[in-house]
Order: sequence, then structure tokens, then C-alpha cells
Amino acid sequence: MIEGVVVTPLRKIPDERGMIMHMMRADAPHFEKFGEIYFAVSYPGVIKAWYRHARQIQNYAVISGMIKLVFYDPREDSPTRDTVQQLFIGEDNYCLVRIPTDIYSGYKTYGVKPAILANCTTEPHDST
Ligand SMILES: Cc1cn([C@H]2C[C@H](O)[C@@H](COP(=O)(O)OP(=O)(O)O[C@H]3O[C@H](C)C(=O)[C@H](O)[C@H]3O)O2)c(=O)[nH]c1=O
Repeated sequence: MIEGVVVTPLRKIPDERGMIMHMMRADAPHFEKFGEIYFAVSYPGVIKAWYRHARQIQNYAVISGMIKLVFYDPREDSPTRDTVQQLFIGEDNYCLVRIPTDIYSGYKTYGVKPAILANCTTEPHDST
């Protein structure tokens, strides 16, 4: 596992009406800071890469569909420098993935339906 990447299994609580899908709460051990939450929808087969953020920690949960999520660690001071990691996450493996600053990440949507990725970040998005 790349240093700083944390995978936390999340609960789905079903009943006859549907389900509750946990993601983030302020008293959870994995909560750090709230910046923004948004939903990225990707059609089947779409690749989104590469991302690298200097300030913003990302927390991904894929609420519908599946993605192959890949990381590369270029950090000179990291014990996992030059490591590649891949995860298959989404409705069949419902979890929260913490992505630390300064690593590269990217993903591909697979399967037959769009993936809906919720991203709860520690800083508001800034495209500059
Ligand atoms: C994230 C965001 C984007 N935008 C605008 C900026 C662009 O005009 C458009 C698409 O943004 P972007 O190309 O950044 O979208 P993605 O390639 O899906 O990437 C975003 O969602 C993936 C999952 C990441 O992890 C990235 O960090 C995040 O940038 O939406 C906004 O106006 N506000 C926002 O909060």
C-alpha cells in the first residue's frame, strides 16, 4: 500500500425501501477536514488521469458502478517511492479511499454502466 493511501470499508444498510450508504462523518476516525464534496460521473470505458494535488487530500467513494483506480508514488521522501498500486472499487467493493497529496492517481470506469464517484476533499476545488 502506498504511504498515506488508506482504504476504509463502508457500510451499506439495506431495507425494503432501498439503502443508506455511509461515506463520511465528522466523528469518524478517517475524517480530517471538509473542503468540498462533488460527484464525478464517468461513462463506461472512460479513463481519467493523471491527477496530482499539492494541498488537497481526496476521499473517493464510488456509489454506483465500478472503477479501476491506480496510483503512482513519485515522492522523494516516501518509503513507497516509485510504487504503483491498483484498486478495484465501487458498488461491489464499497469503501472510502484516502488519497494523500503529491501522488499521481487515475482511474478507468469498467462494466456496463456509468460510475458515480463521490469525492470529499479537504480543500475546495481550485483549477488554477
Ligand atoms: C472538481 C470541480 C470541477 N469544476 C469544473 C472545472 C472544469 O470546468 C469541469 C471539469 O473539471 P475537471 O476536469 O477537474 O474534472 P475531472 O477530470 O473529473 O477531475 C475532478 O474529479 C476527479 C474525481 C478528481 O479527483 C480531480 O481532482 C478533479 O479535478 O468542472 C468545478 O467547477 N468545480 C469542481 O469542484
